[in-house]
Amino acid sequence: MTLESGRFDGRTYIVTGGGSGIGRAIAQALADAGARVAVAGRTAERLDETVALIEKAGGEALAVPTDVRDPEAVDALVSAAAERFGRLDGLVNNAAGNFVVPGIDLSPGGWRAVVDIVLNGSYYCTRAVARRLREQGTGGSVLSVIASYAWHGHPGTVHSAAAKAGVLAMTRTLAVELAPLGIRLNCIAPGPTETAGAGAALWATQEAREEVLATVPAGRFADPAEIANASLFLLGDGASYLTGECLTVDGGQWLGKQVYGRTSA
Ligand SMILES: CCCCCCCCC/C=C/C(=O)SCCNC(=O)CCNC(=O)[C@H](O)C(C)(C)COP(=O)(O)OP(=O)(O)OC[C@H]1O[C@@H](n2cnc3c(N)ncnc32)[C@H](O)[C@@H]1OP(=O)(O)O
Ligand SMILES: NC(=O)C1=CN([C@@H]2O[C@H](COP(=O)(O)OP(=O)(O)OC[C@H]3O[C@@H](n4cnc5c(N)ncnc54)[C@H](OP(=O)(O)O)[C@@H]3O)[C@@H](O)[C@H]2O)C=CC1
Repeated sequence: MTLESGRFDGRTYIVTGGGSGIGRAIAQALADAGARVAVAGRTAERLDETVALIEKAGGEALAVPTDVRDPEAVDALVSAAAERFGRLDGLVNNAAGNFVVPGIDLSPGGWRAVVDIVLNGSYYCTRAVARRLREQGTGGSVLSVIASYAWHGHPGTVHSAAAKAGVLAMTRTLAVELAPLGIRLNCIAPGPTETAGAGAALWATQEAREEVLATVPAGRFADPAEIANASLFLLGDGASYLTGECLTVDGGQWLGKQVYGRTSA
């Protein structure tokens, strides 16, 4: 699949959760397209691995260990990226936490952990980057990684579904507020994607994996590179008039959920 995303030469992006899975794939794709990338997450070693992969491929990257639940740490992340690379052009809100639990049994601490990472973290990062872009007077773009259960819900993931729905509402609200500054905000909703993090959190057994797979009309999990490719389209100049939207990249998963769970005729 190739979408028109343009080059990103000389631009700088922050990718949260850039030390693994989809975030790493987006960071690598941005760097391959010429961008400088600051990757943020809690685990320094994973971020360092992403930086090493990017540098090995001839790109430029910076690891900034950050917990997105801490607004001061987020402000420091934005300053560190802008200081190292001279400017900022955008953000990918990709950091997340998830686990499957019946909503009725979820503890307040479990609810808070996921909502703090996904919704509050995305807000802190978006606010800090938008302020920097306003200061620069340059415009830019923000992409948030959500999931289709933001609008259809999903048993076992009330914390994540509610938080992702919040991120979608935040995106639509700020897309209008920030359009006059030339700042675009969009979401991407990947379907089941082959990553170690999601595998451990959501389909840890072969049985659970097969159950998920049976819901995907395309008959396979996504490769993180497929999500990264579509992400670059949304971040780049090919999407210059596109804001407040969500692009679903899920092999037909959410449309295909019909009576009897059939995914084919
Ligand atoms: C099916 C869909 C297909 C659908 C498939 C398609 C759609 C998929 C969409 C989305 C996919 C993803 O997001 S995949 C992303 C997956 N990646 C990750 O989850 C990586 C990061 N995860 C984490 O860091 C952790 O899992 C997480 C718990 C969220 C945060 O870690 P912390 O160290 O901050 O938190 P902890 O101190 O361990 O725990 C905080 C509280 O959460 C509770 N808690 C922790 N794990 C728990 C668990 N398994 N069950 C109950 N409760 C739990 C603890 O008891 C604490 O509550 P108290 O005891 O009350 O204090
Ligand atoms: N894989 C899938 O099937 C799907 C994934 N998604 C979304 O895609 C995104 C990436 O998920 P995926 O790559 O699969 O999973 P990963 O577990 O690999 O990615 C989650 C990342 O978030 C980071 N993170 C977690 N908590 C924090 C925190 N408090 N502060 C900073 N970083 C944090 C983790 O790093 P660390 O632990 O080191 O902090 C990790 O790098 C998420 O938003 C997820 O909800 C959406 C739909 C489907």
